[in-house]
Amino acid sequence: MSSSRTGIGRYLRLGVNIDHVATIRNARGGRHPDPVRAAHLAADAGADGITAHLREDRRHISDEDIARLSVEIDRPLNFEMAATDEMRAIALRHRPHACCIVPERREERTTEGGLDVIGGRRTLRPLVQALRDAGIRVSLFIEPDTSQMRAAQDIGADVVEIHTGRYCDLALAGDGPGREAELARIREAAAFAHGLGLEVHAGHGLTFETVSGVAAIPEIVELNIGHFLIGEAIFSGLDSAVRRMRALMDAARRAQHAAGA
Ligand SMILES: CC(=O)[C@@H](O)[C@H](O)COP(=O)(O)O
Ligand SMILES: NCC(=O)COP(=O)(O)O
Repeated sequence: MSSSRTGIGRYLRLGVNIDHVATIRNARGGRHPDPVRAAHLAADAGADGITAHLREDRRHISDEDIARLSVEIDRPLNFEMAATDEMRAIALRHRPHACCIVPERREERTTEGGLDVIGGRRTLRPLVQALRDAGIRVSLFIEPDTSQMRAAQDIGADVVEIHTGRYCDLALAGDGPGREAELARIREAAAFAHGLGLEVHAGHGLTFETVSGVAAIPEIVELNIGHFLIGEAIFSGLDSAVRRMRALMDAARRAQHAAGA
């Protein structure tokens, strides 16, 4: 990924998370639909990167998926993982472009909150260092919380990915004031993280309806979006869903740039 795409500016990268292609595949235990084929389609439709979350319980993405994605796609792979020795070994074996460290609870349906960097500092610091020493960019998936941002910088992370789940849930619930308050929190956290020298990403739960508010935040340089896109793909195809999301992101960024000009 060129460095010109890491600073504040017009371009906002789209990482497509293909976890839930594997969810459908695993429903029958076969090899169709193939997440790697989805990654190629997403890249052809405008995805700048591919995100895949190898969960400890392997409920969707498998070890074989990660191995294939590591060699078969021509886009940066963002490997989402829990902070465990097993995942550290897998990351060091495949050396993806980036690792995004996310919290995991076996019984959760999806990621429920951000990583507690402050509480997990002792475990996270050596993991971050080991991944960075292997040439892997390290991202921490955290709430829009300035104290967590500061802790992320302190332990040497390159990137923070702001959890947009609460914002999306509030939007889904029709809580306009709550949604706007959370978006303001995300906006402030992004500016704060950028001020610390961290690269700022965002993701979780984003849809066609909620993406523009986050895409308009100039300090955010990458959005990771998956579940909604795979759902939309059932109705309109993955190519169309990715192209529409890309267009909404670009329109929001153009409007923000024009307003800030
Ligand atoms: C960290 C995050 O928000 C997602 O990328 C994560 O992959 C969600 O977990 P599932 O994909 O299992 O829903
Ligand atoms: N880190 C967020 C991600 O990769 C995709 O999250 P979602 O769009 O599947 O909720």
